[in-house]
Amino acid sequence: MFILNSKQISEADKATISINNISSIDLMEHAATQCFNWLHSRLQGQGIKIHVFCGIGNNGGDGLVIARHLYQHGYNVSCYIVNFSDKRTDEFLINYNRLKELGEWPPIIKSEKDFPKVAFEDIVIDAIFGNGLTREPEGFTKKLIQYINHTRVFTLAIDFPSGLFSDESVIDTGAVIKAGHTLTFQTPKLAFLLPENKDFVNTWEVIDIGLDENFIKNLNPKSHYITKNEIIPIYKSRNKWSHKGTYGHSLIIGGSFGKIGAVTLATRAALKIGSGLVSAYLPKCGYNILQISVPEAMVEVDNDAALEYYNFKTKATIIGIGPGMGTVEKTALGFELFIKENKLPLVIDADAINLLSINKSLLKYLPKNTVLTPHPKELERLIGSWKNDFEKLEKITDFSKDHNVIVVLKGAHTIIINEDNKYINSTGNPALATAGSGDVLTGLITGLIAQGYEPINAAILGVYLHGKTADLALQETSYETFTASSILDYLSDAILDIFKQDMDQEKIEDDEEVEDGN
Ligand SMILES: NC(=O)C1=CN([C@@H]2O[C@H](COP(=O)(O)OP(=O)(O)OC[C@H]3O[C@@H](n4cnc5c(N)ncnc54)[C@H](O)[C@@H]3O)[C@@H](O)[C@H]2O)[C@@H](O)CC1
Ligand SMILES: [K+]
Repeated sequence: MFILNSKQISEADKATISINNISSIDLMEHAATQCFNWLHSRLQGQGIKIHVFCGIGNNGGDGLVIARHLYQHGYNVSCYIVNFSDKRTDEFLINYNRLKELGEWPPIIKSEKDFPKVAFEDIVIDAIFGNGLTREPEGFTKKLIQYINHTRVFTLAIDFPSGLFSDESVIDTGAVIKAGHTLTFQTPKLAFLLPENKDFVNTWEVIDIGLDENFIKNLNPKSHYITKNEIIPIYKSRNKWSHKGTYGHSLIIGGSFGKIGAVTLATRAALKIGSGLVSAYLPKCGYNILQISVPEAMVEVDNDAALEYYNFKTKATIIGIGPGMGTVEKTALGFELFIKENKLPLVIDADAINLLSINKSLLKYLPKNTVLTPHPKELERLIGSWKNDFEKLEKITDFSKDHNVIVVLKGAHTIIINEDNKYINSTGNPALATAGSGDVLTGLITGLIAQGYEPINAAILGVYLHGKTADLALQETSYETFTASSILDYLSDAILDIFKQDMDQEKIEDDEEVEDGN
C-alpha cells in the first residue's frame, strides 16, 4: 500500500474529481459515510453521548456528514463548529446547510467559554483539522484540543488526529489530539508509523475512499506500507526440479564465549526459512553447542573464545555476520581485514554494525545492496543522533545513498530504507521485544538472499514474516512466553498465512452498510 504525503493526497483528491467525474461533495459524502458506518456497526444504536467537533474546512465537512447520519439514526449526538477562521469551504457550507435542514443547528465555538461539557464515558469525534493543517493549532483551538485530551474521553479522529502533520514533526506536543482510534482516508500517513507520535496515534485503519489508483501509481510514491498484498508478489514458490543447491548456501559468522546462542539462533533461522545449505563460522568454544543445537548445519571454527582470523573455507552464496560477535580488539582487527577482502553479499547485524561505527572507513568496502539491521542505538552509533523521527529517516536515506546499502531499522514498525524508497512493516507486536529476536531476523534475511531473493525483497519479506509469527502466536500464547525460538516455531504458519484470505476482509465484503446519503 502506498503512503502518500500531504501534497500527493491533495493532488489525488483533485485528480479523482476531474478524471472520474465525481464532485467533491460526493467524494466527501462517500468518505464520511464510511466513517459513520464504522461507528454504527460498533455502537448498534446505543444511547452513549457523541460529541462531533467540526472545523471549518473539509475535515469539518466530514464531521458534519457523520453528525447528520448519527442524528438520522437516532443517536444522542451534539455537533459543534470550531470556528478558528471564517474561510469556510464550499463542502463545509453545503453540509452545514444539510444539517440545518434537519432542524439541527450546531453551536459555534469561538472561545473557551463555549466549550461543551464532555464526560469520560462519552465519545468525541475529532473533525477539526485534517490534511489541510498548515501550522500548529493555537488560541482557543489549541485549548479545545487540550480540553478534549484532558477528559481522557475516547476520541475517534477523522483522517488525522487534529494537529498532526502527515510528513513533518509536531513541535508543540500540547496541540495535538490524542486519538483512541483514527479512520484515515485512502492511505496510511507516515506520521502514524513513527515512534515520536505514539501519544497521538493509537490504533488506526484506512478507509478506501476510491481515489484514482492509476493517478496515485503515476505519482510514483516512495513510501510503502507492507501488508500481505505487497508480500504475495515477492514470495517465490519452489520449482519441482529444484535441489538443495538451488536454494543457496548461507554462512552465519558470529558468536563469542557466552554468546554462542546468538549465532545458533541466526543459523537455525537461515535453515528454517529455506536456505539450501547453512554453515556457521564461530569461535572454537561454540563448536559442540552449535553442532548439537543445529544438526543440519555445518560448522567451521576460528580461535578459542572470540573471532580473530575469519579464515573459513565455506563457499557461501551470502554471509550474515554479527550476532554475538563482540567487539574485542582481535575480533575488530580480523573484521577489518575480512571486510576489505570480502566480495560476497552481506547482511550485517549487531556487533558487526558497531565495528563499522567504530571504523567508518570500512563502509566503502561493503558490496552494493549490503543489508544492515540496526536497532535505534546501533543506528545512532552509525549515523549520529537526530532531532526527530523525520530527520532520522532523512539521515538514513542519505546514508543508504552514500554507501549503496539497505538499512533495516528495527522498531515497532520496522522501516526498510533503500535510497529514496521506504518500506514500513505492518506486522509484529511487543512479544518480539525479547532476547535473540534480532539474531533470528538476521538469519531469516540471510537465508532468503541465499535462495535468490533480491536483498531488498529479502529484507521486506524477512521483516514481514518475523513480525507475523508474533501476531499469529498471540492468538494462542502470551506476550511474555514468546521467545526468539518461538519465532521459528511459528515461521511455517506465517508463510502459509501469506495465501490465506483475512477474516477482516471477508467480514467487510459480507457487511451490509448504509449507502451514501441515507
Ligand atoms: N474532496 C475532498 O477534498 C475530500 C476531502 N476530505 C477531507 O478534507 C480534509 C482536508 O480538508 P481541507 O483541505 O479543507 O483542510 P482541513 O479541514 O484539514 O483544514 C481546514 C483549513 O484550516 C486552515 N488551517 C490550517 N492549519 C490551521 C491552524 N493551525 N489554525 C487555523 N487554521 C488552520 C487551512 O487553511 C485549512 O484549509 C481531509 O483531511 C479530509 O478529512 C474528505 O472528505 C475526502 C474528500
Ligand atoms: K481530524
